[in-house]
Amino acid sequence: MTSASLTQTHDSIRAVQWCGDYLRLLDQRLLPAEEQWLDCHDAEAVTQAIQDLAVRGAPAIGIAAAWGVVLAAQRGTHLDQALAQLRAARPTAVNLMWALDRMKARIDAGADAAALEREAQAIQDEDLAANRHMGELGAALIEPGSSVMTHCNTGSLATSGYGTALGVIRAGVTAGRILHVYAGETRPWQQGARLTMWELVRDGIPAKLIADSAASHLMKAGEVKWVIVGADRIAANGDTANKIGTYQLAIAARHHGVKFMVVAPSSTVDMATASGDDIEIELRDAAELLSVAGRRTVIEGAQAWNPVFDVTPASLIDAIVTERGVIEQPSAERMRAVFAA
Ligand SMILES: CSC[C@H]1O[C@H](OP(=O)(O)O)[C@H](O)[C@@H]1O
Repeated sequence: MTSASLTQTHDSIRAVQWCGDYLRLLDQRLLPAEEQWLDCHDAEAVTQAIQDLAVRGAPAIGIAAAWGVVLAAQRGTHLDQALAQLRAARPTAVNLMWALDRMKARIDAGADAAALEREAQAIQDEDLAANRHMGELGAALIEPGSSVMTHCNTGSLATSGYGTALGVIRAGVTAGRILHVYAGETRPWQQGARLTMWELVRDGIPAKLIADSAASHLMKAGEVKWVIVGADRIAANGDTANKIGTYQLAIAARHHGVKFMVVAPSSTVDMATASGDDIEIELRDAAELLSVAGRRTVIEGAQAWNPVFDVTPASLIDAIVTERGVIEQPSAERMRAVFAA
C-alpha cells in the first residue's frame, strides 16, 4: 500500500486509476480520515480489493474487474481462472458480471493484452460519459430550488467519475435546481457519512448528514422533493436492488408524496433477471454491524444479520434514469422498449 496526495479535486476525483502495469485505487475503507492509495499488481489483489470494499460502487467494481483481467493477461495468468475469481468477488452488482462478460468476449475473439487494455479503458471512459449525460437528464426532472435526499455513495468514488445519483445532484446544483442535499449516513459501512459527505463538502455543495432513521421525519416536514439513489442491479421489470435501506426510503417517499429517482448506467440493467425476487442479495460479515470503526460496540456473544442490499419494487419508483433516457413509472413493458436486445 502506498500513500499519495490527491492531485484532483471536486468531481474530477478518479478513484480507479490505470497506471500501465498496475491498478491504483483510492482506498475507500480509510476515507475521510486518510487518503491512501492501494496498488494492485495482479488479478488476485483486485479481487481482494473488491471483496474488502477498498473499491466499491457498482460501476467502479466493474471497471476495476476489467483492469484485473488486463493484469492477468499481462502476467500470463490463466484468464478463465482470473475471470472466475473476479466474478465471485461480490454477487449483487451486475456491472461486475457485465464488465467481465465484455472482457471475455474480447478474449474469445483473440484479443491480446494490449487489446484488452483498450477494452478496459473504453469501459471506464464510457461510464464517465454516461454519468455526465444522466446528470443532465436527471437534473431536468427536478423543480428549481429543491432540496433532495440521497443514500449511500454514488459519486466519483463509486464510478469512473462524476457519479450516478450524485452526478444528477452535481448537475442539479450547477443548474440551480438543487439548493440543498441531505445524505443518509448509510449504516453499517457509512458510505453516506464517510464518502458522500466527503465528496459534497469538497465540491462546496450545501449538505447535511442525517441519521438513516431521520429520513421519514425529514420527508414529513416537507423538506425534500426527491429521493435520488443509485442501483446495483435493475431487473427487467424495473425492480431495483440498491444499498440496504433504499426500500424503506421508497416506502416513506411514496407515503409523503416525495418523488423517487433511480440513476444508473445501462450496465446496471439486467434484462436476464425477470424481477427483483431473482436478485441475489449479498450478506456480509456480522462483524460490520457489531463493531464501529473496528471497535466492538455490541456485547460479546450477540449475533447479527447483515444483508447489504434490498430491492425496491418498480411500483415505488417514479423515474429510472440511464444514459439511454428516462423511464417514468417503470414497468416490464417500458423497460423492454428501451433495453430489448
Ligand atoms: C453508483 S452505484 C453505488 C452503489 O454501490 C453501493 O453499494 P456498495 O457500497 O456496497 O458497493 C450502493 O448500493 C450504491 O447505490
